[in-house]
Amino acid sequence: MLETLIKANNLSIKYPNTTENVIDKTDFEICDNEIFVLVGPSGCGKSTILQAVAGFIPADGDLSMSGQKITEPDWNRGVVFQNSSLYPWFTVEKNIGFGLKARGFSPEKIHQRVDYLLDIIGLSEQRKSKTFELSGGMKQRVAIARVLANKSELLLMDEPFGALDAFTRFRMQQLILDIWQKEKTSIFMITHDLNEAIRCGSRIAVMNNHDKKIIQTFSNQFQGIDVENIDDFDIEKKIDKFRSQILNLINS
Ligand SMILES: Nc1ncnc2c1ncn2[C@@H]1O[C@H](COP(=O)(O)OP(=O)(O)OP(=O)(O)O)[C@@H](O)[C@H]1O
Repeated sequence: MLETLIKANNLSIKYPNTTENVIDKTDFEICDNEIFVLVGPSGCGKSTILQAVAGFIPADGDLSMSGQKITEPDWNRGVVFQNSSLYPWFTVEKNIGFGLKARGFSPEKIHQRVDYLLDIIGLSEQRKSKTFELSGGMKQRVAIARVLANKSELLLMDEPFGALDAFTRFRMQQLILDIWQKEKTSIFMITHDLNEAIRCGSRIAVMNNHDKKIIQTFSNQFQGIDVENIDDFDIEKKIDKFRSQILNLINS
């Protein structure tokens, strides 16, 4: 049984300029060392939940990480957005090591960690490039490494591959699965793409357009499978069924 890392109980969220709750009394848990994927229609409140977990916006109800109430952003929860802004005038390696430098780590420690991460994201050769010289997929890899550099316990990713082409997106999904296994990190990821959810998620949580909460969470037996290229007819049928089940809930 995995341990609970994030626990949300009766969580409600309102923005200063909204009269009604955007999220209304939702409950969920994110376990240690899982990839928890949240799917749902546009505008249902996925990013709002992620931002509350990050500590960017306040929420009513209970929201805690390892038993400690979340009240503000923390190094322990690293965030990657769809278009994460890097420091364009810094090199790749400086971008990755920036947070560690700010936290006062020694140059040797920073070098060691940056080397390791450059290798994981496959950008060792580009370490001296400025980030404006990189492709979109490379930039997202740097953004992920920059967050990983901090050894955050939880990686929060809001549509991290939404702006990438299908091929790059596919490779990035594999990268996330590899990182997840190597770094033993926990991940909370939002995606619009059900195939991505099924490929990456340990569990998949679903929202619809009107309940303002997570309505169901599924364990996912297909994690790691390239769901778009299956040569086993039985598995393909099972995945189709699973996908339809999720889609019906999203549209419910
Ligand atoms: N800063 C804000 N102030 C007021 N309302 C907001 C703010 N951010 C989001 N909202 C509203 O909250 C609701 C949920 O938005 P949110 O961005 O969380 O949805 P989402 O499911 O992540 O959407 P998408 O998939 O399109 O990114 C929407 O009605 C949105 O208009």
